[in-house]
Amino acid sequence: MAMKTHTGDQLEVNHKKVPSVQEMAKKKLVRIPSRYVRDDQERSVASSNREVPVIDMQRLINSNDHDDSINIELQKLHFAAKEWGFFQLINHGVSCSVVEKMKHEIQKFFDLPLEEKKKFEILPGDTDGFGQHFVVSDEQKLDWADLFALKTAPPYLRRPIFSKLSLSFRATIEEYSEEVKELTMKVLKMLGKAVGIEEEEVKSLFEEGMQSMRMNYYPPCPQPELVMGLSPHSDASALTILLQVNETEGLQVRKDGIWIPIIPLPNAFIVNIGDVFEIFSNGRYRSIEHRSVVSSEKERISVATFHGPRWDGELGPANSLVTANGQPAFKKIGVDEFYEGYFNRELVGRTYVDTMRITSTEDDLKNAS
Ligand SMILES: O=C(O)CCC(=O)C(=O)O
Ligand SMILES: [Fe+2]
Repeated sequence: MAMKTHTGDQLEVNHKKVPSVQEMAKKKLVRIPSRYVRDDQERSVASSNREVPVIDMQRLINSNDHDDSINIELQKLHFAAKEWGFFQLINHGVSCSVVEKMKHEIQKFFDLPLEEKKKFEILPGDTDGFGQHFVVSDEQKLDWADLFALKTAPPYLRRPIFSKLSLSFRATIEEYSEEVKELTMKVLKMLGKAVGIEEEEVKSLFEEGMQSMRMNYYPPCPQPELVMGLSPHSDASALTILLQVNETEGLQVRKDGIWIPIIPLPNAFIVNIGDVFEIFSNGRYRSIEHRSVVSSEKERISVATFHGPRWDGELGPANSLVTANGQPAFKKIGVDEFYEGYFNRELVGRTYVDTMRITSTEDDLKNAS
């Protein structure tokens, strides 16, 4: 069945017209348009109660202060990063009031009429703004979601869209951005410590690192079992801090080939290792595939805060690891080049990080020279 959409409901992404899914969902369709039907997706999920590890930030910091030789929480973090690439972080120290304000402002933004949100539409060649990402052809399947993406730090990376936001939204994003950045740096240093990377090296690549946010809005869908809220992917960040904005669940991570739903703990963040940290850790820590599914009744909202390396940096396995462990498993690449490659493709699992891998043939050539 061909979908008839009023052109006013269309968003422009990379010179292509795509509908606002939120507006489409309001039309109470009986059958969803074929561009959203994902018969390529494995639907079964783990029935056992396997759960991602839970890390207590307070314990991690306290035991670090005492410099315990057997730091239990650090060992838990190492296990989580190596085996899962995902964990829930409790006692994270980001103030409750900022988190609540952020939730409120995001909900308010998506509740705006479409004409208002269109003022923030993503411009061609950009990734900041309201719309969708990773649309590269008129034929590809689309996700059942709209998003609002912003580069938040360092401030020179902010796009003009940022200053068009309401004062209260801007102030809240700034507060949240700062607190989350502080937390992210603490976690990155701990991960470095757990895997054997010197703190100075972590600081020099990430202290001035890029932070961006992706607010995801997944409307209810009359046929949720046919669509994907967000296609399976790994994040291009070093570390992602995900906040579940409302009650509806939907995040799943792929562990040993099986999709496992994540049930967010109250007042926790869901944290994951991204491609950049997989490369930086020389493959010791893994950036794991995840996706989100949608509900038939309720909307779902989340916000992912991505922390990456500095824009003018060079990305590759940490020197402290390569000198201690031998061969680098990934190439070195300019950070700008790495991100340009990421956004100019369809979102398909972990394939991007694998293009950075040094293959055995390249290895042989290097050894021979
Ligand atoms: O909505 C979610 O739970 C996942 C979001 C996500 O993976 C992302 O924005 O990269
Ligand atoms: Fe993600």
